[in-house]
Amino acid sequence: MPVVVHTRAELAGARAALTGTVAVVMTMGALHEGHETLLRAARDRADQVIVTVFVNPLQFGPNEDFDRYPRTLDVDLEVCRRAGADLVFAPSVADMYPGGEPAVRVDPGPLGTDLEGLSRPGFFHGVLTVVLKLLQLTRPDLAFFGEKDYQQLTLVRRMCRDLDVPVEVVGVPTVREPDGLALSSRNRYLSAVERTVALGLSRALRAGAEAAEAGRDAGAVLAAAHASFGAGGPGARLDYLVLTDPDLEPGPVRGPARLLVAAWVGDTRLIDNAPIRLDPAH
Ligand SMILES: Nc1ncnc2c1ncn2[C@@H]1O[C@H](COP(=O)(O)OP(=O)(O)OP(=O)(O)O)[C@@H](O)[C@H]1O
Ligand SMILES: CC(C)(CO)[C@@H](O)C(=O)[O-]
Ligand code: BAL
Repeated sequence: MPVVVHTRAELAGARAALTGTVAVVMTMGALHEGHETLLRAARDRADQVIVTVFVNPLQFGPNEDFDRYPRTLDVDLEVCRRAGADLVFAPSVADMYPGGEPAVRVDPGPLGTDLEGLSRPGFFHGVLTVVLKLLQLTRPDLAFFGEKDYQQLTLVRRMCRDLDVPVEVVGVPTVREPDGLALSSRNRYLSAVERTVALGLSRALRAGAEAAEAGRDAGAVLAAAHASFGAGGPGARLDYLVLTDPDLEPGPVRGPARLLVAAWVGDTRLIDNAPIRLDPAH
């Protein structure tokens, strides 16, 4: 079993006892195979693996699901044990924010108010603030993040580069159900009917990728993705479906690109994305 600590004082003691290279995998708990894949990737690269389990209130809007977010620490610890984690840090809100809500937060820059940031104001200020705090507390050599949350991964990389945080950020490809649905803790909110409707996201990405492989231009790729998203009938409300530069930089897209989608399925907001290779001739 990994060592489990709940306070920053306990963490400091347990961290000091770790030797060799250290990796961190940050999570909000409710662990699934996507998280487990991150843990195994970390296990492969580092001598010691720290997992953090913290539902961060700072990144939830007032009408979001902070209260109902699943909290399953006992099951999570079993997943951590199975995947070979060495240390689990599962702090309380009071321990992470002893002075209450922090007045000083990381500014994610212009990308922080686009896409996810447009629908979830303040989201990336909250994410980057807690990620930076957890990096300071765990002092890892490597930090693993899933490509499922592609904008988050991009912004964490950018924060570490722009603020000289001495850590290697490693992205891990999205783990999916056999039918294509990206694993996500929020999938457990879906009813059986909604679970089928949710396939519209990955179907759209697949259609876009196929159109790109067939040599279609960006407009046709997006049109194919839109048509496929809508083909599942009513039940999902599209938030955005965009084709962008792989670093999420503004401007024209050519060659390697990223297709990103977000949609509401009933009361549940889901996101997904996939790499796309456009014919550079377009
Ligand atoms: N399907 C997945 N494949 C790869 N990585 C994933 C997957 N799902 C989550 N992760 C990664 O696990 C880390 C912790 O994510 P988190 O605990 O928020 O899980 P989640 O499933 O994304 O939850 P939510 O449904 O709340 O968005 C993040 O780096 C996230 O990108
Ligand atoms: C990175 C993170 C753990 C910060 O709370 C969260 O946004 C997540 O689980 O992706
Ligand atoms: N999985 C990213 C964190 C969030 O959606 O709140």
